[in-house]
Amino acid sequence: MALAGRAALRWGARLPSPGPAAAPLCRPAWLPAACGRPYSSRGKEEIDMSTYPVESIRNFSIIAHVDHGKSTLADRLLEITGTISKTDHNKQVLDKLQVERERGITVKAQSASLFYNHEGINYLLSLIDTPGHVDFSYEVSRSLSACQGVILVVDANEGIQAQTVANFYLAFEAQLSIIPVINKIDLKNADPERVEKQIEKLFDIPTDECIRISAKQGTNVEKVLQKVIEKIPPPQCNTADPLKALVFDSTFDHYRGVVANIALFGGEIAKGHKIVSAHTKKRYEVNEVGILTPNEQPTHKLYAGQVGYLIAGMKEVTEAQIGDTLFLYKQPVEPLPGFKSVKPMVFAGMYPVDQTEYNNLKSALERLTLNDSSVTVHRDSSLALGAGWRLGFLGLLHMEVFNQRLEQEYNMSVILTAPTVPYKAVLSSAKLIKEYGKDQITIINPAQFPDKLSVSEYLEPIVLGTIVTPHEYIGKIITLCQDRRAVQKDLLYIDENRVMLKYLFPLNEIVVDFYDALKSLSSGYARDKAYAAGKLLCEHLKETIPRQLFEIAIQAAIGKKIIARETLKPYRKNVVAKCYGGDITRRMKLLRRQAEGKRLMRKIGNVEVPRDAFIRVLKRETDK
Ligand SMILES: Nc1nc2c(ncn2[C@@H]2O[C@H](COP(=O)(O)OP(=O)(O)OP(=O)(O)O)[C@@H](O)[C@H]2O)c(=O)[nH]1
Repeated sequence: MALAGRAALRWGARLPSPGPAAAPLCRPAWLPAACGRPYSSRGKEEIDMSTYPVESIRNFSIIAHVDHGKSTLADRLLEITGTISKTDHNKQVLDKLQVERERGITVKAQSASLFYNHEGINYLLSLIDTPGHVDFSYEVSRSLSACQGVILVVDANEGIQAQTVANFYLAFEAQLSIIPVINKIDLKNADPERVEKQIEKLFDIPTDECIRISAKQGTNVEKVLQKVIEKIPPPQCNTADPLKALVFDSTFDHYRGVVANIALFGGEIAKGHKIVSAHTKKRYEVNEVGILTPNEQPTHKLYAGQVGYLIAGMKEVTEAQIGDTLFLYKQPVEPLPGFKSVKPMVFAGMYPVDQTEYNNLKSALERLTLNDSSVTVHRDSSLALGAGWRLGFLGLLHMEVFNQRLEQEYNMSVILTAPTVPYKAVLSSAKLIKEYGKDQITIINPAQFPDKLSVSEYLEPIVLGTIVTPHEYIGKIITLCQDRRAVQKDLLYIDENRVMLKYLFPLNEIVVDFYDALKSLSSGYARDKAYAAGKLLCEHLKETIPRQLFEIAIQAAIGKKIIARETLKPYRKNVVAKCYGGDITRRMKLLRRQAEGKRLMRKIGNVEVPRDAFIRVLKRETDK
């Protein structure tokens, strides 16, 4: 069973018709093909990229639901093409980040150039392995802008899942060629026939177009490569045109600055070229260009239709906008449409554990947000936690992964506050309307909620979610969705025992723990739940916050009204342990002094809240 949320946020009360998931604004227009460089095989030292004309180029992404085997298929493709040597240790080679290896998921799209000889012709294949989890679907849509086709992988046992549908539509709307591949046919419970029928029913792709493979064992993987060459068209562009390069991704290297992943929609680029960013109008000199095999391999030049990387001395995070167009100095071109900016769905406060680390954390945040530009950052401060930021993420997993990367890649220790969703308030107070200069404001910080009396209406974000489930669970799932105030939009049998449900969900109802609840099919909880939820939160925080030397009051409040309270008892040092028998006044004095000490400590004491306590608390683990 799986859930996928549409990335497009909508606001309660007024619901426009469903829009596409976070997709590029539109496909960059390709220029007419005209290239005639001769073919040649791959050189041993430096690869001469001029020997790969557009006709010999295929740019494609691998897309799928979580865990259906994208990265494993990428491993086999890298091996077959000799990009990496064949060993038993090649496991998700393109998942390079520590967080990806530890969690076994792809977080960041990764590209690699493969060289493949088919029927005597040398082809240059640019492959992009994409993440499967819905929180990272903006990575998929960006990757697709550099491609003309996709391999859509579906697990032969699980069949079509929610993210299969979402990713299919991303590729379909971008008018890309789609090669359906049914993976894991080696599994005992594999039923490729059933999955082929699902693909035909939902995507209108004839069953005989599906390729049955085992990425793990390598079965039929070569057929996939042949299909890529036959079915995916080469890019349509021209090296004789002026340079037009799309920055579709970028990473930050501590030593060399920004490394931008680029797709050339025209012209050529080489070391020493003077280039201009269409976004910032700043000028740079190119230090290095190259391809990823899958590590950076410098080349003399890159040509129209090719996908590679570029280093040009960009040092500031703001200089390498994803979606930017680069052109040659004094040869301006019409910029490519770029990408729709992604809207964060979940907000949380982030503070350094130690305020003296503020500047270090600031610079770590700047660098990490360059690698992950979907995170929004606003300065914020809290009485209890000091100066910090309010960060916007695309989902809870995204938030956890970002936090883990800060820790692992930048050695930062942070406090993350409870995740919340944005709200809008339609103001009724003339004074506030004047103050804000508008009658509707977006609130990303619960502490900034305007007074109820100054607001005529609150709007909450609504998302369109897709659930794919075996039919025996439908009843329970419908109950769960209703309990979360969801409105059913569609119910479709994708085969005799699998159902696809579509619901409009208030984001707040699903953002933290819906997926867990869906998996365990617990029936949720009552409607008016503020008091119960407040009590539960306090109880849970009491369990997660370590006891201190002084008493701590844990309170849940709505505005100024306290609705629940728990007391965390202090550790008590036995100050009278050394008074053997005797003098009562001496004992009383020691106890009085201890009480006074604790009173003072309560005033100045810092409570260390474990970083993940909020998330654990909000997952409402106790109500299962
Ligand atoms: N039996 C079997 N297992 C496979 C096959 N392909 C992949 N797997 C396993 O499925 C799991 C997920 O594979 P990945 O390649 O990481 O899947 P993914 O789609 O890249 O995952 P995300 O990037 O997190 O969405 C791993 O444990 C693989 O070993 C296959 O053909 N047969």
